[in-house]
Amino acid sequence: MSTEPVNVDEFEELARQALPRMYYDYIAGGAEDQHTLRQNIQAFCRITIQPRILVDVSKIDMSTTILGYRISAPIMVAPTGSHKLAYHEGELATARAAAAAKTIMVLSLASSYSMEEVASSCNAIRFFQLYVFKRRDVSTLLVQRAERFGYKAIVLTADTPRLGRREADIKNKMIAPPQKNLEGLLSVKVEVESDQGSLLESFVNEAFDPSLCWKDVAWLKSITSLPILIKGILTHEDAIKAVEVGVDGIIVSNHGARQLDFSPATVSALEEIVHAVKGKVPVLLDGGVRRGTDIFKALALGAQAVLVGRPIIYGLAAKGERGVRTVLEMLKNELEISMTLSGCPCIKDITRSHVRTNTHYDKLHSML
Ligand SMILES: Cc1cc2nc3c(=O)[nH]c(=O)nc-3n(C[C@H](O)[C@H](O)[C@H](O)COP(=O)(O)O)c2cc1C
Ligand SMILES: CCCCCCC(=O)C(=O)O
Repeated sequence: MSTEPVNVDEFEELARQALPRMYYDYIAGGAEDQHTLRQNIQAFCRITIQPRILVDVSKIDMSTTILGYRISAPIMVAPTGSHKLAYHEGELATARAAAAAKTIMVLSLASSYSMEEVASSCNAIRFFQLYVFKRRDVSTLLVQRAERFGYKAIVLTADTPRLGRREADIKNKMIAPPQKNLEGLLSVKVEVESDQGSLLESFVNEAFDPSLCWKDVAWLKSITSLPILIKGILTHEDAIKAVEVGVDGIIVSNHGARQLDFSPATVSALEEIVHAVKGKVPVLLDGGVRRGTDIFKALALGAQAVLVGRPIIYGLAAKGERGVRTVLEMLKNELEISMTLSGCPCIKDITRSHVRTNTHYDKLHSML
């Protein structure tokens, strides 16, 4: 019998076995009771797919375009920090795997390798994810470096005025990993009592700017000519504001359920946001995507693409660059089979009528 993993969950198990407990807990964990963490997955399960038959599906085209960049499938790499915790080649390996999969990698500001090292390691299309520090000059420098080194968009993460309460990290006294992009700019060494919990949390709470607000998008636009996507939108109210302030794209995200517990599962929030945005800017989604069918469902509800976070790190921890390649290939293959069996040869063929959401599902249950 083959021991090769056949799905993302099996990669998670391999990663759990491979990683020190503190790192696995940091990567896999969510905030507080981890209600939203479970819901990110379960909300996908409440959606059914309504297949069409007798459609010519002899050729399936999964390719799509995001901000003008052609990618092989609507599956992007979400920004996640500190890939060296999972594998010594860290983001260099991840970026090569993203390039091989012909997709976009969003590099986290908190990457283990610097944005310059990642840029020179491969020709993947790269976006740069930004946190805004109290030291605005530091954030400005980072944006300028990203622009100079060929990053094609800035992803402003807007859901982290402070770090969510991740109880495993508090218990494990999670370290604050070295921040290559901040070398010579900001120190991650924090002054803490010896019995203090998560050191990462202490650093973030000391350095990030909790006064960041909507008017600051104008500031960001004034320091870069790159398109700006805003990450962390969960309501139609904020989606409308994002369009009003002139962002170029929205990422529906609850930060992998690591920030506010009991915030909505992302796929449950998606449709109201898509309606509010009225096609003015692309809407992407991350959170809980583990199967090709999840991707199909998100696209049917109006997302242009999804991003995957933990599955990439699980691939990296289990099998390095090859693991990330395999995870991306698996998700692409699963999406391909979902499209084939649903009668959707191209991405544009996936429509709202190809899914039913929990309303119908709950009605059915009440009849049983
Ligand atoms: C270990 C880890 C580190 C993360 N680091 C960042 C980060 O540096 N910046 C950011 O915007 N989001 C970060 N995220 C959130 C991801 O971008 C993404 O929203 C989330 O992982 C999606 O959910 P998924 O893991 O279920 O795919 C991180 C998530 C994880 C699991
Ligand atoms: C500059 C250090 C920030 C680390 C935060 C990483 C993150 O977003 C996470 O969810 O963990």
